[in-house]
Amino acid sequence: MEEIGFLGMGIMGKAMAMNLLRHGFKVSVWNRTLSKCDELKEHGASVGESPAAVIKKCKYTIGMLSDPAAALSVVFDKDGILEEICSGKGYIDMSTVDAETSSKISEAVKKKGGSFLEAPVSGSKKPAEDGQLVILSAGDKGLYDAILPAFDVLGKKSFFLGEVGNGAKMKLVVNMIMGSMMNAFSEGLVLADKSGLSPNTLLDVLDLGAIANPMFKMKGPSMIQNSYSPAFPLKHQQKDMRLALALGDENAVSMPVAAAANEAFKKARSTGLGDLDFSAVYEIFKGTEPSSA
Ligand SMILES: NC(=O)C1=CN([C@@H]2O[C@H](COP(=O)(O)OP(=O)(O)OC[C@H]3O[C@@H](n4cnc5c(N)ncnc54)[C@H](OP(=O)(O)O)[C@@H]3O)[C@@H](O)[C@H]2O)C=CC1
Ligand SMILES: O=CCCC(=O)O
Repeated sequence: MEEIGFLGMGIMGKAMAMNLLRHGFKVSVWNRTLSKCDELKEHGASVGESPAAVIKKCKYTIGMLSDPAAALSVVFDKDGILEEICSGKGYIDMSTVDAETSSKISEAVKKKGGSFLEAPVSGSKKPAEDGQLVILSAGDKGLYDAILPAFDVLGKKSFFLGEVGNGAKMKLVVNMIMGSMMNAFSEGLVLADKSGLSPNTLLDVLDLGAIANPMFKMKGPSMIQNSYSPAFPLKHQQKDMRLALALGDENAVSMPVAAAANEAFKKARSTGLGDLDFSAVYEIFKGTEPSSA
C-alpha cells in the first residue's frame, strides 16, 4: 500500500502509527509538539513539518487528535489539511468527536475534491499497540474500502455505519455507557471497602458473574492500588460524556445516569486528575487525593 500519513502522536496515535510501521507500511507522521515524532522516526517513519506537508506527500492520511477543537484545527488552520487535500486524496479522522464536527470536516474536505471517512475507535492503549481496536467508520465507502488493509492491521473488526456522523454517534454512545459503568464500579469498590468487605474479593466475585467484563478486570487491581497511569485520559472521557449528553439533548433522551457520571468526571478534572487514567474518578468517591499516579 502507498505511504500513509498520520497526524497526532498522542497515546493512541503513536501506538497506531507504530503498529502500521511494524506491519511494513510506510508512514509519514506529524505532531503539534514535533519532538513526539522522534521515536517514530527511529522506527522508520518520515516526519512532516505540518498537516499540509503530510497530506501533500500521502494519498491517505489518518488523524488521531484529542477533541473537536484539535480535530478542526488541523483541518482549517494555517498549514492545515485543506491547503493540500484534493481529488484522489483521502482524510480519515479517527479522533472521538461529535457528529457536527465530523460533518464540518467532511464538507470542507469534499469541497476541495478530497474524500473523507470518520473512524473513531473502541479500545485503548494496549489494543492500539496490539492491533485489536474496534473501528466505527462512516462516510465515503470508496475510501473505507481503500483504507481497509490499514484498518485490518489497526483493528480486530471494522464497521461501516453509513453516512458521516454515525461513527461519531456510535462512539459517543459506547463511551457514555463505559463512563457510567466506571462510576458505578467506583461506587461499588468504595461501598465494599467502607462496609468492611475486601475490594479484592469483590473483584473476584464480579469476575465470576453476569457483569464480568474486561474493563473491571483490567482497571480494578490498579484502582485498588491508587495507580492511574493514563491509558485513556480522564479529560477525554469527560469530553465524551459531555458530547454524549449533547447528543441526548438533541434527541430528547433523558440520561440521568450519564449526567451524574459526567459530574463526577468534571469534579475529578477540577481537582487536577484530568491527565490521569479515567479510572481516577474512583478518587472522587473515596473522597481522597491519589497517593500515586
Ligand atoms: N486513549 C484512549 O484510550 C483512547 C482515546 N480515544 C480518542 O482518541 C483521541 C486521541 O486520544 P489520546 O491519544 O489518548 O490523546 P492524547 O492526549 O494522548 O493525545 C492528543 C493528541 O492531540 C494533539 N492535539 C491536542 N490539541 C491539538 C491542537 N489544538 N492542534 C493539534 N494537535 C492537537 C496532541 O498534540 P500534542 O502532543 O502537541 O499535545 C496529541 O497528539 C481522543 O479523541 C480520544 O478521545 C479513543 C479511544 C481510546
Ligand atoms: O475512547 C476510549 C475508549 C477506551 C476503551 O474502549 O477501552
